Amino acid sequence: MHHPFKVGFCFPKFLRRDKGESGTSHGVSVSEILAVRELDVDSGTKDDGRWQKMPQKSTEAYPYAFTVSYVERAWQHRWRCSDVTFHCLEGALCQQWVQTIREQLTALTSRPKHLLVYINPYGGKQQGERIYEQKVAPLFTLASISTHVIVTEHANHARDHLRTEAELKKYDGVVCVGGDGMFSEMVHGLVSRTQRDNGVDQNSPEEKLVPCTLRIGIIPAGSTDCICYATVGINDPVTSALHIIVGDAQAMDVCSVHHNNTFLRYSVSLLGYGFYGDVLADSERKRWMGPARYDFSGFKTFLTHHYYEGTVSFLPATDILGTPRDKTRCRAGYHQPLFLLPEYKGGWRVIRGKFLAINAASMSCACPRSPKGLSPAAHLADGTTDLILVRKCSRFNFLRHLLRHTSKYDQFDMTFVEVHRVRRFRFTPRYCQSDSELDLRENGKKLFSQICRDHPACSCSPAYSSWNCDGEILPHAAIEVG
Ligand SMILES: CCCCCCCCCCCCC/C=C/[C@@H](O)[C@H](COP(=O)(O)O)NC(=O)CCCCC
Ligand SMILES: Nc1ncnc2c1ncn2[C@@H]1O[C@H](COP(=O)(O)OP(=O)(O)O)[C@@H](O)[C@H]1O
Ligand SMILES: [Ca+2]
Repeated sequence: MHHPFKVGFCFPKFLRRDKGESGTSHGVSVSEILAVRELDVDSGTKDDGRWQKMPQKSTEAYPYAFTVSYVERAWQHRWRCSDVTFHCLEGALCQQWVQTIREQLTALTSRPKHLLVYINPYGGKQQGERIYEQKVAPLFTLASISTHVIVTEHANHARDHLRTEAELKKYDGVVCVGGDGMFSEMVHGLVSRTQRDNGVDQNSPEEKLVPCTLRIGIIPAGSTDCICYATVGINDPVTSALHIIVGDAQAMDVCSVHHNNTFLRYSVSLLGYGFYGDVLADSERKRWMGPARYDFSGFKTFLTHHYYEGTVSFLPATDILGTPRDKTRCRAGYHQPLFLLPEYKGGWRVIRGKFLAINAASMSCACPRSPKGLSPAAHLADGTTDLILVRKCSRFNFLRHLLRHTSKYDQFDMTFVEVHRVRRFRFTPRYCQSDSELDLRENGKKLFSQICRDHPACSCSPAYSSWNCDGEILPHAAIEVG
């Protein structure tokens, strides 16, 4: 009894036996094979030492076998590792198949062979090390990927190591085990090093960044994991590990944030002032709560209902097709191509007002709390960011707006919300922030400005919020982003 099994090509002389089934046909492309190993049928062991139970009849009739591990697409963007074992009569044929598959795998040049892994043991539910050891490391071993693992000892350990010490030539990629803050650390390390090596002055807002050549893989082990969710479609460590093994890659936009011609930070997902800045600032003081801190601080910030006055100036992205109101979604493997229009036209636009939130989403910012994200149609690598302005409105209306992030209804279709796809933007708070005020805020003190003391009717809205920059606090209110 022979059963065909396609692995980009066919296995004509083999009996397939996985989970006791036989007689089904199955197709797997070579690009989704993780590993192949020969089985020692007589001794009942595989070459990796694991036991395999085979029906007596099959082992007698088909004494040679090998196992192929491959990516199985499960539900909701989830990937799993599956095994299928083939038996045949001739040892030479069996070996030929194993060798051919190995050769095909070696020819896949986009796959990493050596990885540098950083684990944040402090993020999320503090499970980074366990997640890596139990769910990710065995898959890397299976795929013959060698790793150098560093468990970080303090904040910015990974950033500084990547920027100055790491011997990057030895690796095909770096892996981040943590949340958005950890990913941001690694982006800072790699992007800064690349700019330094290429003589780019980070302090100049006009300078174009030189792209990094090394890829960063994300194993989600944080609190929101929005960068992972928005690129992969799910925050699942096994799925992420499998994407890394098969060499998937997705470019993403990196914005630089400046204040008075001084570089502050890079951002790849959310820059949020007002609501998301305040949620983050409050939640950092409640880290002991774990990821639930965001629910607590989100509710508290919603009740405080602070608005902030200022001016937003932006350069609309008029030279692309597509708008933030499109119905398309953009993730790895689902990238809507954008076409540059021949002519660039349009100048800076200026909007003044009182805002509950100013959000700039360089990707959808989808996460388990909001599977469609802050800006569902934002593209991952088109050089633009979606600027969402939520003007002062009633608590009830703001709640309606927030809740729409969790349903099929359009969160932008509200009179107090506007959204623009932009290339650059600036925010200037109405009241200037002095250096001493900035120092105070950097030390974590909440500042109620002069204006509140002078105008009791303002219900003591503080004059400044802070920016939430990929989950890290930026105390400067006035920023320039490009
Ligand atoms: C009252 C109903 C509220 C429903 C709100 C739903 C809106 C949720 C949109 C969430 C957007 C999240 C954007 C992601 C930001 C992350 O970068 C950041 C840090 O992530 P991590 O380092 O993994 O912790 N997370 C946040 O800023 C948390 C925002 C939570 C807001 C409730
Ligand atoms: N070993 C460490 N000890 C303390 N903080 C760390 C360590 N490693 C990284 N960090 C910092 O932890 C913060 C939170 O990390 P992150 O991975 O974003 O988790 P979370 O999603 O829970 O916020 C980041 O600011 C990062 O710089
Ligand atoms: Ca974080």
